[in-house]
Amino acid sequence: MPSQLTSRRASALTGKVRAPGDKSMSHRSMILGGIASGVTEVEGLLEGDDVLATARAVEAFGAKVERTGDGRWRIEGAGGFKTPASVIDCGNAGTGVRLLMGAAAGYPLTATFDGDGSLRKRPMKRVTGPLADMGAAFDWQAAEDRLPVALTGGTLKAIDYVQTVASAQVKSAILLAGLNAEGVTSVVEPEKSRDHTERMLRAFGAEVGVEQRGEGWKVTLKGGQALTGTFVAVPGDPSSAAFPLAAGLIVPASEVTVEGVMLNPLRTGLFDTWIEMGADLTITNRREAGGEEVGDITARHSSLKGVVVPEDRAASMIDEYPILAATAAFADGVTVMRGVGEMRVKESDRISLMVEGLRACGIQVEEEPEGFIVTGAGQGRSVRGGGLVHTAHDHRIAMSHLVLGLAAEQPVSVDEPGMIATSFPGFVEMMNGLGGRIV
Ligand SMILES: O=C(O)C1=C[C@@H](OP(=O)(O)O)[C@@H](O)[C@H](O)C1
Ligand SMILES: C=C(OP(=O)(O)O)C(=O)O
Repeated sequence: MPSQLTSRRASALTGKVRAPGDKSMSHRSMILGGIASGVTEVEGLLEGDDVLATARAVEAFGAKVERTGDGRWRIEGAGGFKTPASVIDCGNAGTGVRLLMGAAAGYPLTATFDGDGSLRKRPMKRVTGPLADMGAAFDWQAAEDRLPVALTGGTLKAIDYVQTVASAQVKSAILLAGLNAEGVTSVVEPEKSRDHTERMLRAFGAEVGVEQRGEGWKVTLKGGQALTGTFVAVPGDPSSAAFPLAAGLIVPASEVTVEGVMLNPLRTGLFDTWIEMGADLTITNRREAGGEEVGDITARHSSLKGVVVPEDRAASMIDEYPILAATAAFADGVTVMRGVGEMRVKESDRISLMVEGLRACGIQVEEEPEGFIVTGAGQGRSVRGGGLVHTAHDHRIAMSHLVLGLAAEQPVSVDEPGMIATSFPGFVEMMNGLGGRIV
């Protein structure tokens, strides 16, 4: 990968592509396969750097992990995790490290978790706090709340945990620890976050309860349940599909179809928002695959209008606000994105980097503590582009601006494009195969 990538105005993007495997489900298939007894076969695994780091971690914890074909992996679970021989390096992956800490906490082991420069800046107490309440011990190696951290796991007791912000990573870490805790573990969320852990735990033979609790939701899991290896078919990642679909919406005369996209309603907030903006987005061939609804999504060039995104939709599209903001730059009127303070603790401070990057491309953006507002250029008016965008090692900041550049007047460049491989290794080839101009 070169040290910069530049995208140039394209005439039209057309064609059919297949979304890469879902990142959330890929991490979970490795982790559950690793702690289960017996063999887990995975098909459609995302072979991105984040998931490969999780695969190496699961191996270090004692499972046998083998790549048997394109996206096909075989995991021979050890029926639990053992003390690894070296530091568990989770690379850039928040999902990887937080779920692995939860999974490891209930076994008698010690392990040190670390990650790259971006992951070392992200808060970990949101997970280590409840895990410590369950009985695990954490020793911060450099600074409190930050990696690297040493975990000592062992006998845990169940907790009832109430989240103030809906986070699937926190919920998942607590549930995975709850597998080896005495009693019934519960997690209450103010809004439902993605439920892949709950669904996959059931596929591995565990019982998980879900009930509405006032405004929110309560997930319960009884400790002492064993997992049995199974077959996991990973559907296409809606968060990745968003990029070619966005290009289809903003590049004149385009028609792009992404096949096999997971349509779990806890992941499709972006598509609902685009439809409210007037996007010509159609879903066909709805079917079931791997325990999830999937479909083929077609995006045609559209006249978009600005909208106010409902704040309670945030959990279902938290990783999609950067690409939503890029498409909002072409809409008529303002798009208001609020209640998204969590964006500031992802691979980068995504609010501040999107504001900086869009401004560098001539777009009017207002920053708020927990949100941002994009004023679109409007129909018949062009977006200038022309910026060199600083991505701070963030794949979604890079991809969002490269898509924007395909429809802007002047080329848009991004630094550190190598990070795109964390979630979407074939991004540049896919976009150029559709008619994009990214080099
Ligand atoms: O559980 C998961 O797979 C994920 C949950 C989300 O994070 P939070 O739980 O921190 O919201 C999301 O941003 C991340 O990309 C993947
Ligand atoms: C936030 C993301 O991932 P993670 O938290 O796993 O690093 C993402 O992929 O946008």
